Amino acid sequence: MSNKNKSTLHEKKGVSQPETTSKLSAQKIKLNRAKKNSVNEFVDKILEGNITFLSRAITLVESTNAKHQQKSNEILEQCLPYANNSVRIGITGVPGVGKSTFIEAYGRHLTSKGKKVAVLAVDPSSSVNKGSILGDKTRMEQLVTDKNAFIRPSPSGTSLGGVAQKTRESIILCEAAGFDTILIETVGVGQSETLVHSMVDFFLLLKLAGAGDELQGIKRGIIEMADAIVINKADGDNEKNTKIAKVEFNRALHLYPLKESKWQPKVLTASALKNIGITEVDEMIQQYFELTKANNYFSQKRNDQNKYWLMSTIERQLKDNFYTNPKIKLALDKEIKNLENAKTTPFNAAKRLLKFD
Ligand SMILES: Nc1nc2c(ncn2[C@@H]2O[C@H](COP(=O)(O)OP(=O)(O)OP(=O)(O)O)[C@@H](O)[C@H]2O)c(=O)[nH]1
Repeated sequence: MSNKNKSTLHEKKGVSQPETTSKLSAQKIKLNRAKKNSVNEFVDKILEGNITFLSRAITLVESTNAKHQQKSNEILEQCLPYANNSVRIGITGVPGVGKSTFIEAYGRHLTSKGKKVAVLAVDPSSSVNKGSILGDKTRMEQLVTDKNAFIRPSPSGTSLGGVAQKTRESIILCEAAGFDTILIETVGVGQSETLVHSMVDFFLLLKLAGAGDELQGIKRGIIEMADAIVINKADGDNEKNTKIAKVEFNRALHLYPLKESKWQPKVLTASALKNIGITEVDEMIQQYFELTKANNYFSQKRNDQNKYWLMSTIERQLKDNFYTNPKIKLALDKEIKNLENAKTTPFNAAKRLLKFD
């Protein structure tokens, strides 16, 4: 924590000569700017739970500017010791399943219990269209005005891996700012679920009841990752179908061996729109945390996730460095020509390129 160096300029306010005054105000502006920009100031404010500074720090995290990245790295390192006191919940499901409506209902349930909830997103399309999920915050009308909630749309990035890294770093900042429950929304349409799964403690899959075809089109991988399936829109005419779907999903989940967490994934039904079943979902999630904290799986999983992110960041960085090196680009073009002319094998070409400096 920084020692806030309160300016003594106020004490000198009585100075009357214009030259000295302008010198002083220039000094004051400089001092203010330095203060505004200082890493310690950021850290102090974040730890106080100041949302403006939290948002600004996340903006630094998301920036591609090298100076901003340097600063955000320093802020992150200082915030890290204060950042482990939360639960991280991933929420996925196909577009239209009701993720935003569910997060609004669940988030409000949590804040009514005195929790502080941060909502982040990982959106595979955000590198293309600057973020869509959570982009429109008005979809969470009530949560967005809740003083115990913080909603941040998906960062945009050059790759999904980059977006995921930024989200992971934002989680740390939110936790340091006192948010004890982090909800991470992602669209259930591709690799993003795997990435979100590797940054959360609990992974929730939202589903809709279909007409007898519950298990069709469901990716085996997602079912395997899910700690719970919540069948949403269990209201009105849909209620009967929901009951059938629940039996089907339960059967499907029981086909998998018991997870390392020793948690048997559950199937619940809810209506996010009508606020039905949300308490039950919360109770189930709390049971999961009780179990996995007692059997140490919770901390073991976080350690494993850290290792995974270390390795995947190294891989990504090595790859980026390699392919953006202009000398390597030239050598690569040459080797491709050699391949086309049958002058070398892919393996020998790769060996030469990897030794290239
Ligand atoms: N009947 C009913 N409708 C719901 C329920 N939950 C959400 N909806 C409606 O379903 C539509 C989609 O809801 P969203 O919350 O925007 O769904 P989403 O999964 O966030 O959608 P994307 O942002 O496109 O991924 C909206 O019209 C909601 O009002 C529910 O429990 N019951």
